[in-house]
Amino acid sequence: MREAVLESLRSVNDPELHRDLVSLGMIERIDVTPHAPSGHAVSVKVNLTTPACPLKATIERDVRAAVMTVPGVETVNVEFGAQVRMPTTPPLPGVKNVLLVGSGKGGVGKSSVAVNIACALAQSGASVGLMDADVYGPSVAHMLGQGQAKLVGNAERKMVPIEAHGIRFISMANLSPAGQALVWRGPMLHSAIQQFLKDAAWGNLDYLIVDLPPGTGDVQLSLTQSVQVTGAVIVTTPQDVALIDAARAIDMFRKASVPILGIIENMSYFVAPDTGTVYDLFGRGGAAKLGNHPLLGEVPLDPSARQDADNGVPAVIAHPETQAARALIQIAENLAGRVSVQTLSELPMAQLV
Ligand SMILES: Nc1ncnc2c1ncn2[C@@H]1O[C@H](COP(=O)(O)OP(=O)(O)OP(=O)(O)O)[C@@H](O)[C@H]1O
Repeated sequence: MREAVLESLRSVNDPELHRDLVSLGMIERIDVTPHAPSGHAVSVKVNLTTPACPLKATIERDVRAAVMTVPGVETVNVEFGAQVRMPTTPPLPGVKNVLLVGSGKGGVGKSSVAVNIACALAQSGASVGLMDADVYGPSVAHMLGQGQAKLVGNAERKMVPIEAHGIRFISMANLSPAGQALVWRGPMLHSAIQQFLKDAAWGNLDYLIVDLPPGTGDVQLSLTQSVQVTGAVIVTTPQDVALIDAARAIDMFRKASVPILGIIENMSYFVAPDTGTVYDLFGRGGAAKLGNHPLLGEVPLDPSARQDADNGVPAVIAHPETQAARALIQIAENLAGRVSVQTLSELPMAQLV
């Protein structure tokens, strides 16, 4: 019976990875117990490639349907676990995936998106780090309510990331006195980035999210040259002036051989709270003009999301029911799905099972 169930699961494909769950090594356990009067109760544990899997419900439905086709099966119970896969060589010891969040222009909401995605992934059960590489305008610490915290070293003289809202983060804001400008040249920036990446006690992470400065400068170059990143996401607003710069950022990543995992359109639209009327303030849907890259989602302009950021509690935690927060949670799931696709497409078959 167990073999027949396993065989039936070979017909169930992961909808994003387009491969069957068995050959992807996603079936962790099959239990078969007698079920009165004459059949069997089957319990299947599926190990997803990310706890933030956006297609869990589809997989559950398909597994249930496939196992029910096996003669003698009366009930099916589907359990889920998750283990984020690692590329052939981890980018940093203990870190499975480094994800860059970039933008062409400043002020498009890149840091807010990075912070909210990080917290949403952590809430799904993943271990998440956030590195604020936006050295000229570090806002991550403030958005996480840790603007006054100070980074300290451990016994091995490594920086200890600060914990907040379920994630670990490091920001220049927690090193330099508030309000002071950083006047650094390329080589100094490079060494700061190296320290944040390699001289920090990140521990074990499924995802290390890096909030880049806007544009296409030294920090981006330094990062793509010093660590094997899984991919980058680009945050843009819908208007042409932002899209032109976003296209430049995409081109930079292409030249550095960094895969684009998707585009996030922020401030896509505004829903009037009194009437519910939707206003496309900056012309919605511009991100689709950026070529053949997946659109991970559209986040509305929402004053409460701005307020949450200023209060130091990201919208996905403070007000998860708002449209903006729901969009950000969905984006985090879509991104986690893209990361799985990217990682698994590079792994040799033998490492999957
Ligand atoms: N969807 C949104 N709705 C309302 N306010 C938003 C939204 N996204 C971002 N903001 C607000 O816009 C401001 C700029 O956002 P943020 O700092 O994230 O942008 P950025 O692109 O990282 O900027 P910079 O490039 O200067 O670092 C912040 O006050 C933030 O709270």
